Amino acid sequence: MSNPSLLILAGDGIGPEVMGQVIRIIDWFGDKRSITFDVTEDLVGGIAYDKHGVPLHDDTMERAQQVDAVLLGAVGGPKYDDLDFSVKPERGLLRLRKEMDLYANLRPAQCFDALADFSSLKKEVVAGLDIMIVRELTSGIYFGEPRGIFEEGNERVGINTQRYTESEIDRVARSAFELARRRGNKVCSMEKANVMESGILWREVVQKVHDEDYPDVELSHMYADTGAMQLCRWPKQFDVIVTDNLFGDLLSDAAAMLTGSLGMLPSASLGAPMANGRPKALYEPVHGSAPDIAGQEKANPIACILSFAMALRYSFDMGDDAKRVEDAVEKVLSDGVRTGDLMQAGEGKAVTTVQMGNAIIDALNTSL
Ligand SMILES: NC(=O)c1ccc[n+]([C@@H]2O[C@H](COP(=O)([O-])OP(=O)(O)OC[C@H]3O[C@@H](n4cnc5c(N)ncnc54)[C@H](O)[C@@H]3O)[C@@H](O)[C@H]2O)c1
Ligand SMILES: CC(C)[C@H](C(=O)O)[C@@H](O)C(=O)O
Ligand SMILES: [Mg+2]
Repeated sequence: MSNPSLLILAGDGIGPEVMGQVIRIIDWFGDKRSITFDVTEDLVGGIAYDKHGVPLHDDTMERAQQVDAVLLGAVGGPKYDDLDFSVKPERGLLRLRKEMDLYANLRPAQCFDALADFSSLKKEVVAGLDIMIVRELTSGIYFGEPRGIFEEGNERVGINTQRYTESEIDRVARSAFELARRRGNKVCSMEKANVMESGILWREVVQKVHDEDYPDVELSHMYADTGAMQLCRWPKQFDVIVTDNLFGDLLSDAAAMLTGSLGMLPSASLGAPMANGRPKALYEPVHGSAPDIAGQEKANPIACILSFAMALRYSFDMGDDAKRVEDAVEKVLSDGVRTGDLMQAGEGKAVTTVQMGNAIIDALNTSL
């Protein structure tokens, strides 16, 4: 059988810095575990625009469709803020998600014990937290038509459309219920059925999927604004949260802070199974290109490294090796190794991105 294939799109800002540490871990698997990945690298985002005039070249899109999994760093940055909307770096990422039809975006928020003191919430609120946000990723207001900025009378109007079909809601709900069965067996679905028709349909379809095929899973519904409040008040009440594209974007950034830093949160974006049985898949940290710290060796590579661990688990059925990487991260955090985002001002000395990578590789070595 051929080696598993990976397409690496490191992107912009801190993307290449954090992805550099993932590449070292991929090499570690080849050297120490004789698990070799066929890796190709390509461009996405602003760096692709600089070279090709578009944030994702068609050839790159085609490669992404062919590999077993795509690993992405981050896209965007102030240099590209004034570009035409159609070629902004973020459009490259959105094209990948849409054309690969990666409808289920898994965003786990787990609070490592060693960081429970560091969260902006009280320790007892976050210690032991382990929730999974399933964000619908290929529809909703991000892609709905009509959209645009139009003339209307003597002024302009900006329009985006929230749109969900029953089948789009059905498939992401199934992903959430399947995940819940392998975790705490609870799903909370979040929408705004009190003000949006798309929310009413969302609630109905999730309930129907539940009643017909997942009656054993505990299901609750919550308005998304209440959900945001409850995530801050008592996040441990949740197991799996399933929600739409925009609410999922907001709620997952909020959940990130429960874990201490946006630099900690990985994600997997999964679609339908390919001919080889593996799902279409893209793995990326939840954070962006962090222009404020890019190029300074300060970025925390853990979100990107944990995204690779998700690839091992969800694309390559290597749950034990995924756990090996997660345990290595846990160990370095308990040893007190911290990038700047995991420290209060004036609290000891932060390690660099590469030093954090070194510590994780040392921990991997001791796991053998
Ligand atoms: N998936 C993606 O590629 C993605 C996601 C979000 C934002 N973006 C883009 O990134 C650019 C910057 O956006 P933003 O500033 O709103 O969000 P951001 O996530 O880039 O940064 C928010 C804050 O978190 C910090 N941070 C983020 N990741 C970190 C890490 N790994 N280690 C340490 N600190 C980290 C940053 O320094 C910054 O202070 C924008 O162009 C935005 O569109 C891209
Ligand atoms: C960069 C942007 C397109 C993206 C989104 O809004 O989905 C980001 O915020 C994310 O959370 O992945
Ligand atoms: Mg976001």
